[in-house]
Amino acid sequence: MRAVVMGSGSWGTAVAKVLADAGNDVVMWARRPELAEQINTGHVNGDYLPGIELPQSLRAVSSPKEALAGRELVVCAVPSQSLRDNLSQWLDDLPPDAILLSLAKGVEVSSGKRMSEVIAEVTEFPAEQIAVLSGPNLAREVAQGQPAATVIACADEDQAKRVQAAFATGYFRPYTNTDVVGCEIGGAAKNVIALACGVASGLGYGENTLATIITRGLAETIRLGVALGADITTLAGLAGVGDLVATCSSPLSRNRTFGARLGEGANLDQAQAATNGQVAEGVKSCRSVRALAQTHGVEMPLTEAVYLLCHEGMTVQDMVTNLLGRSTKPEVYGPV
Ligand SMILES: NC(=O)C1=CN([C@@H]2O[C@H](COP(=O)(O)OP(=O)(O)OC[C@H]3O[C@@H](n4cnc5c(N)ncnc54)[C@H](OP(=O)(O)O)[C@@H]3O)[C@@H](O)[C@H]2O)C=CC1
Ligand SMILES: O=C(CO)COP(=O)(O)O
Repeated sequence: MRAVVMGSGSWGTAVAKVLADAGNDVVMWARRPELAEQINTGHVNGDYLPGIELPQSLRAVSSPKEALAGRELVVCAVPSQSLRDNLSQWLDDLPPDAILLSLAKGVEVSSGKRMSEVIAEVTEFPAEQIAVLSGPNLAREVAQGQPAATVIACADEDQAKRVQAAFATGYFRPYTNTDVVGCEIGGAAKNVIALACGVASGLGYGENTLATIITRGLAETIRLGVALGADITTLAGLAGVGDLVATCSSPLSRNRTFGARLGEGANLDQAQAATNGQVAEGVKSCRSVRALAQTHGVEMPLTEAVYLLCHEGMTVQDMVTNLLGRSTKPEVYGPV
């Protein structure tokens, strides 16, 4: 396919590499001309993936118009809170028949919308031209060519298969799914839960605590997903459990790292600095995921705790005390 990756951060760059390795004609859009120049001449993105050699065929441009011209697949690789603004700027240059593929794992704070909903609202593209990619995909590992799998979700299965074919390489295995809601909720919620895991790690807690947060994080993610119409089996898959485990366990995760710094005693500004200018989506999405849960009458205690920590000044010690002080209940309750 003729593909463009709109955004040259860590995941956008890794995805562009996968697409190029899979034999597609790929161009990247970098908003800073100097980064485009570095990718074109040095075949490296030193800002986000230092030490990773990019394919010679991969080129970058800083003009969105030039990047989008004639592209069949438009990969949206910008943070979830800026996607609406970015899309508005690209709107006049989007090829009308292109598939728009979202990589972002978040829920828009201003509207409570998922990324595919934001894309549909801004572009007015039909659902069969909007897809999402989500799974256990830490950018650096994928860029190194380590084996991994992912999910391409689109309401139209044939379109999902087209994108799947474009992504299949010897190290990256895409599966299809028509459950867009499940994939998006899995991706957004796991960032919040990873932040909580980071806090636990920063406080010095071990594997029992981590496993407890992952498992109870999955339970609340399933409650929200099902309330929004997701298929529970999606959340048991790569875009649910898979991504939750990878992100909650890895020191490469920006969300986990952010939480770990808080657990070690850093304030919010210091924790932000530890992500090296990269986005930790859970910090903002804890607010919108919590709001979605409230709207749908779903209990999400871990998400609530992360929200209070990041936005209401709660201390990490009070976070732990409050979570463990909640009333006791059966393991399985709610709509599932
Ligand atoms: N990194 C990972 O391992 C994975 C990330 N994701 C998801 O992919 C999405 C993108 O993440 P990732 O590439 O890692 O993010 P980064 O923070 O690494 O990069 C963000 C990219 O977006 C660009 N950008 C364009 N417009 C804006 C804007 N208005 N505000 C901020 N940045 C802008 C940045 O440009 P500039 O460099 O000029 O700032 C940069 O190229 C996120 O939702 C993330 O959750 C999903 C799977 C894996
Ligand atoms: O989504 C990711 C892995 O699948 C990356 O997680 P972070 O954004 O926390 O680095």
